[in-house]
This record gives sequence, structure tokens and C-alpha cells, in this order.
Amino acid sequence: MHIAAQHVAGHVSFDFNVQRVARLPWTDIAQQLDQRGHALLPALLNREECAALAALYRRAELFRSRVLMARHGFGRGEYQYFSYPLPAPVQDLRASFYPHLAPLANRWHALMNLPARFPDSHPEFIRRCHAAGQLRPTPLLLEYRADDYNCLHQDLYGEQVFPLQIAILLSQPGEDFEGGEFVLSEQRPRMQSRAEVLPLQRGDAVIFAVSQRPVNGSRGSYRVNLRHGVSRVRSGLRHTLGVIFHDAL
Ligand SMILES: O=C(O)CCC(=O)C(=O)O
Ligand SMILES: [Fe+2]
Repeated sequence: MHIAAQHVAGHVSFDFNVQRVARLPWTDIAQQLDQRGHALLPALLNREECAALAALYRRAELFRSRVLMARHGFGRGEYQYFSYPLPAPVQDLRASFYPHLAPLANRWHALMNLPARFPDSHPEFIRRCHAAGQLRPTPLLLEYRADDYNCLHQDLYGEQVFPLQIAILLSQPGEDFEGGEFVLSEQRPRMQSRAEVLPLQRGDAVIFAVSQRPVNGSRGSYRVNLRHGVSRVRSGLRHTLGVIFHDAL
């Protein structure tokens, strides 16, 4: 599982040591996720790794589809979904984070009275997605330029939903781009929506709830509805890697 290997992402080769996922402070991360519905992982990737991943955006042959957000009312800017086989670092990120998140996902589902439970390994969960007709890979690279933004949304692609996902900022705020903040909104029952802006730096990752999370109330847990998006990029170029664990119809 925890393999340290030399990987080739396109023509750029870099060492993505999956051990760093195992070494993350998982107790603290789970606590942040329980309390706030998101957890920040500072400096998950270094500058060179971010540059190598962002450069994949130009390699059209690595992707199954390209979405121009304005055409669909999703915002402005574009993204591309990777094809299978995923580039090794993307595949490794997806497979190595999943086992740490599955127990939390199961606990959240129990608290929210949702019937689905998640297997320990990502290949097993992917088999379930594929059996449900969700065959298409969802990891994606996003690219934003001046005036681009990403409307608040939920990345749901079928009945099979893994309740947590990861986004990694690949560009440096204040250097590569201005504006373009990662935003989360939370809708509690019978209350107005609450927004949170996450101060991500290049290489930082955020783990966050895809659509719902449990919140402790006086009479047990209740479900809170979440969305995420990106505020307007004021200048420059911003890239993100998104890792979603379920596949798409
Ligand atoms: O560009 C971002 O920071 C958000 C990307 C996103 O919507 C996702 O990873 O699902
Ligand atoms: Fe998203």
C-alpha cells in the first residue's frame, strides 16, 4: 500500500512518496473534519510537484473530457477529467488517502442515518461504483484565469457517493494569481448559509465534505448540507487538482 516509488507524470518524473499520507496527523485531521467539515493539510506537495501536476493540463491525451464552465452555468474557467489509467501521482493520492478516510466516512454515515458503508480499500469501492454503472474517472485538473470562478456546487455523479474529497492548490496566491479563494458554504436546517474562506497556499490540500456532514445537536446529530466553489480570480493563472473518490456515470 504505502509505496515509495519513482513516478513519471507525463515527461516530468517526480518522487511521490505515499508514506507522507500515512504520516499525516490523522487524529487531528479527523477531529477537524468532525468539528468543521473540512481539514487543511499544509504543504502536502512541494513546489516542483505542483508545477509538474499543473503542467499535465496541457497534455490533452491524459484526459477523457474538457469542460468549459461557462457553457454549463458552472462559473467561468475550465477543467479536465483524467482518463484511466490515472497518472501515477494522482492514482497514488486517491488510493492512499482513501483507507484513512473510509472509517470516518462510515462513522459519518452512521451518525446521519445513511445506509451506505464503505469498504476498506479504494479498489473495492471502485468495483462498487463500476457495478452501479459509474465507470468514468473523476479526478480532475482545473484552470482559472482572470475573472474566472467556480460556482458553489457538489461533486455528485451517481448513486455511489464517497462523502469526502480532496482539493490541492497547485499555484501560489499573490504570486501566480490574485483572488480565487476556495470557499465552503454550509446550510444548516432552518438557518441561513454560512461561508468559510480557506487560506490555501500552493501545495496545501483541503479535505472536505462532498455534500453532507453530521453536526452534533441537543437531540443527536443532524445533517448539514455543504457546497464548495472558488471566488473570482482577479488576475493570473490558478490550477487545482481535485481528487474525488467515487466515479461518474
Ligand atoms: O479549484 C478549486 O479550488 C476547487 C476545485 C473543485 O471544485 C474540486 O476540486 O472539486
Ligand atoms: Fe468541486
